[in-house]
Amino acid sequence: MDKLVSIWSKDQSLPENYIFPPENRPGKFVDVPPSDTIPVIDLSKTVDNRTDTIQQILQASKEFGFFQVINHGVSEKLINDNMSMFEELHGMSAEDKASLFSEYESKSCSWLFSSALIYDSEEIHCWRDNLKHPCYPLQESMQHWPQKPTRYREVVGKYSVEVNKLGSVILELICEGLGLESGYLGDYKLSGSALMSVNHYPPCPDPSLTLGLLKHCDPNLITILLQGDVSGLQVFKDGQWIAVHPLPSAFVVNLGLVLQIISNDKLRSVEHRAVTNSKKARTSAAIFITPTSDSILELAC
Ligand SMILES: O=C(O)CCC(=O)C(=O)O
Ligand SMILES: [Fe+2]
Repeated sequence: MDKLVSIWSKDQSLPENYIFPPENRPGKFVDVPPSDTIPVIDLSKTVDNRTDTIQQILQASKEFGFFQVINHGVSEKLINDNMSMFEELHGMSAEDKASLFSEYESKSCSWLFSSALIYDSEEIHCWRDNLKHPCYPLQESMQHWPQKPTRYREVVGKYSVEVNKLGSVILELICEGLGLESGYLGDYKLSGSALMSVNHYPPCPDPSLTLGLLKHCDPNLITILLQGDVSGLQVFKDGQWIAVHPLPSAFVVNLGLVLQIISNDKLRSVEHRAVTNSKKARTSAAIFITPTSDSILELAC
């Protein structure tokens, strides 16, 4: 249980095995002001002007590999209920979290509650706890989800359906923008599975020395992230880190390496990381839309 940061971190100084080497530390860049340069795309305008929405998505995908979507059709209530559920999950008692943790350790389930997949082999750990489980196809996935908090399956089940639908809509728009036949990206193999990843970054005694998540590109097709109202996501653009401004009820969308590869580098998968802060816990939830493991990737355009 000493692997779950939330269990022991309160009122502690930063342990040495959470201090990153100088080249990986955020240092003074932990506090870059939130940027409004990452495009915000209003999906309700797709109805009247599909071509314009497609252009905006493609432009953002080429320039930043990131954009935010608003008026996307997922209700504010469902989003708020889910954020509360994710916070409740990570806020459970040490005892309840210990039972989730050891269920995974016994390898009897298809989900994972931990700080990292490779905790035992990494020298320095990230300042986060994380729950991961498949969330598409729903029926096959849900029966293996944690049973605590009690309404987790019901609430997160509805959310997974809606967000995976939104993912298909965005993939269809990208598909059209790339001149691919309809359904190319949304076909059952390329977007045939999805993984829910719920991050929790407890308040950190020294955010300049550590990270919630190291810089990385997502290896999937596309990611749809709910980042709540606490800033922490940073994107690497033109040699600098820029913070993605939290917008209420928006989703942050970023392109994974699969899209960069099949679009022959027309679209970009861009490095990003999560920084921590000393005052507030931050919770974020990503849905990674992922090809099934037997997909064969090829240049599509
Ligand atoms: O917590 C965040 O904002 C970033 C999450 C992320 O990049 C990921 O889970 O791949
Ligand atoms: Fe990511």
